[in-house]
Amino acid sequence: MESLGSDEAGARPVSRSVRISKPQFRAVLRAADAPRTVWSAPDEATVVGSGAAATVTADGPNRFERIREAAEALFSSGDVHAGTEAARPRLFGGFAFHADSVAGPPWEQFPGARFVLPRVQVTYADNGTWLTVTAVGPDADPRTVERELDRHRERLRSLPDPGPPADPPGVVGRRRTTAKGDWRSSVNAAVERIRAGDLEKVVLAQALDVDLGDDLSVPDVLWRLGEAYPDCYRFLVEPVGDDGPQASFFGATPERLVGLRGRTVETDALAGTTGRGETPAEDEWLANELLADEKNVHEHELVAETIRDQLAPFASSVNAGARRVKRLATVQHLWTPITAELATDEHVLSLVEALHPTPAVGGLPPDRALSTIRDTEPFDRGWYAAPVGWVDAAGYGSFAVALRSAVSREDSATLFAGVGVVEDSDPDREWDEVQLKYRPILDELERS
Ligand SMILES: C=C(O[C@@H]1C=C(C(=O)O)C=C[C@H]1O)C(=O)O
Repeated sequence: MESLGSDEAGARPVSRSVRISKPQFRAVLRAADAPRTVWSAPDEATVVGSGAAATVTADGPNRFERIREAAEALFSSGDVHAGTEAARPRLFGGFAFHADSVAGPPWEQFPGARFVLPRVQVTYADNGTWLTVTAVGPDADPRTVERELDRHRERLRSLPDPGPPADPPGVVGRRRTTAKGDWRSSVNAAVERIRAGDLEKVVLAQALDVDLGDDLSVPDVLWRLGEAYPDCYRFLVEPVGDDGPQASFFGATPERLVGLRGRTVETDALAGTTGRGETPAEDEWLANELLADEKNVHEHELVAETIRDQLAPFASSVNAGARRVKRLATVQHLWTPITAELATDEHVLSLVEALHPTPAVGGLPPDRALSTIRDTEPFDRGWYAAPVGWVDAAGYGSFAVALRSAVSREDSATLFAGVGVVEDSDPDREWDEVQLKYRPILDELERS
């Protein structure tokens, strides 16, 4: 099925911004209206969005193109005074992993693609903090927007102090989607197909449902993730649905899918994983072992080569940096930063479509890997491992791969994590790696 839903596409955004004194991130997010948006990336301004001036949605295999068309229509004309580039109106959102996502639990509120132009946006940039108000449709006139800007500026000045962040809610129940025996059989079956030459690599994931002792404070979790994972991409997506409590999809992912500005493209090959050591010396030893490990290097190179090939049709040059290790609080990954110069102007969503899913989260060959994932995983990935990010009026944008993530509702959450399976994969080691990749989110939920 394919559909395009847009309440205001084609209507003209009116947007005004003003520099404000810096309010606390947690206080702003707590006071935000649904749908709330967070985007925070290394070397980018952090954005907290409140409400929606416009929403665009799409389903099906053409969801990337549909969103691109809707974004172009929305941004085709406008009355925008941003004051600074970081405060300009942008659409924030993401996509489902599979073209035919079924949106079963816990993904009922998540269509194939959904982007929001926040009504009120607080932007923490290098040159200060900015408040932006944007309207689209009947109330999109400059006087109304300016009055609203004044009102919100006052409101932000007198936000209540959020106090110390809440303790994690505690995990009182957990259910795995995949029992260990089933996991072993699935990984062994994938390894056999790889040995038979039917597949090169497939990324298999698990989901973990947890019951929480208390309602989850999403603002506190996102703030803490920022402290623990400063080099990661933090995101929060909250579609407004009619069916039951508000769902929140959030995470802190180390993996950039694509950044586009002008004709310069930046992306990452990130695949191949080991743990953290107890001491700096042990960390170094683990990192060196990872860099020398044939299985992990093979798994990684499949990703780096594919990304280079996927970018080649668009690019006048593609450059891969040296393979290195990205060290995070809970794991270490093999990492190759890749840059490209485009031969012609492109919209970031064309690159998102070309790159998703990279073999870091899908596999090779892509079609066979995707059908293996569909046939093997007893749950829908929903938006897990799919692109999340933003796009602006120029068609520039920044997208990450939604890993180290969970979808929560009040006092429950579902976590997702996966691993690349190649010829030498051992099911028990891959199982352990999945558990390690739950840690960033689980650490925010469990009481120590
Ligand atoms: C699939 C995940 O991570 C991906 C798989 C990796 C691997 O197999 O080594 C490493 C980083 C990510 O590209 C996840 O975190 O869920």
